[in-house]
Amino acid sequence: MLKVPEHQVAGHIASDGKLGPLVDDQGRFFKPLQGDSRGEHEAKFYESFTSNKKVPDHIHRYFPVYHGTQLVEASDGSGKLPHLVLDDVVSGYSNPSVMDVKIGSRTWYPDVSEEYFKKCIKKDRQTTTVSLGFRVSGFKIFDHQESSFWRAEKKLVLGYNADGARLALRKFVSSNSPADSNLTPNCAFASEVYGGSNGILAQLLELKDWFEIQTLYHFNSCSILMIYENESILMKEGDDAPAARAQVKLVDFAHVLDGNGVIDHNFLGGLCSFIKFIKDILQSVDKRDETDTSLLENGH
Ligand SMILES: O=P(O)(O)O[C@@H]1[C@@H](OP(=O)(O)O)[C@H](OP(=O)(O)O)[C@H](O)[C@H](OP(=O)(O)O)[C@H]1OP(=O)(O)O
Ligand SMILES: Nc1ncnc2c1ncn2[C@@H]1O[C@H](COP(=O)(O)OP(=O)(O)O)[C@@H](O)[C@H]1O
Repeated sequence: MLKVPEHQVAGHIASDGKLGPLVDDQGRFFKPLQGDSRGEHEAKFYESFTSNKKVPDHIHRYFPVYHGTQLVEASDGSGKLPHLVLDDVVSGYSNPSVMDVKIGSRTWYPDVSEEYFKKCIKKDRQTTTVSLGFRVSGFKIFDHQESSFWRAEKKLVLGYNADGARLALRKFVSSNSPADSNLTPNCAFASEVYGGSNGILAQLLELKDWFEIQTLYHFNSCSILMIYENESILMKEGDDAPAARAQVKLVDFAHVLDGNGVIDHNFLGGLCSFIKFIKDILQSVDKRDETDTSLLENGH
């Protein structure tokens, strides 16, 4: 039995009889092929990418595994429709915190219709896409104090300026109540989630190394999903305990173009800018920890 994904944070959502993705209980994510030939385009990308020997294995792991397309009962009640069958990248988590960040300083690309171009550029200017080279599209955090999920309101997220985006990235890794907008995010999970040899920053840097040389694809309007589990950090005891399991995945390939031997500078630039924001948060946390230690050592 397919159901509406509990942890989807952006994009077209299958609620109120609308067309959107579905999940099964075996860890599969079914994304309906979108109209305007976008769906076919995304399926073609997955087929090309999956079999592309020029893409190194350590890069493949940043993409959901693709299992072809399948006709399944669509969420809008319109009968059986073709869906992309992907690994559900959050299925291994019990209470994942998830953020979708759309990368690039533009979401339009050559040869789109005038109408689509206008729609994209309007949204790119209204959000941080143009100014920062990325925009937060949506996120949810598991609030362990309330034992429930807190979801950022879409309208507010799309209205973030640079400070709003920075605050959201801090909030995403904080343990104090996300619902209270008066609280300064404490970044309690920053070192475990963003930092460390397997953390988000290390994964983003690995992706950046590839984007600095890859000329196979141009990832227009594509998102980085960040996923982690905060409960496991809080319960951690000893080295064998489960860690945050922070993961970066790329999603949404409906607008990917052939790279034609040219660097994807739109994605690469946005990725570098995003990395800088994550680095700054880590630095501010390190500085705070150093100050706390020296205060303790000086008997305060
Ligand atoms: O439909 P909208 O206006 O909500 O726009 C969708 C975007 O929602 P947003 O409001 O930016 O969060 C949506 O963005 P997110 O996935 O939510 O970041 C997509 O850009 C979607 O286009 P596509 O599925 O990638 O082709 C966008 O859909 P299209 O309008 O391009 O079909
Ligand atoms: N393979 C996946 N596994 C789990 N969740 C996913 C997967 N792909 C997408 N999602 C969720 O769905 C959202 C929208 O995905 P996306 O491919 O961008 O759809 P759209 O084309 O409608 O914008 C993402 O923000 C994420 O929360």
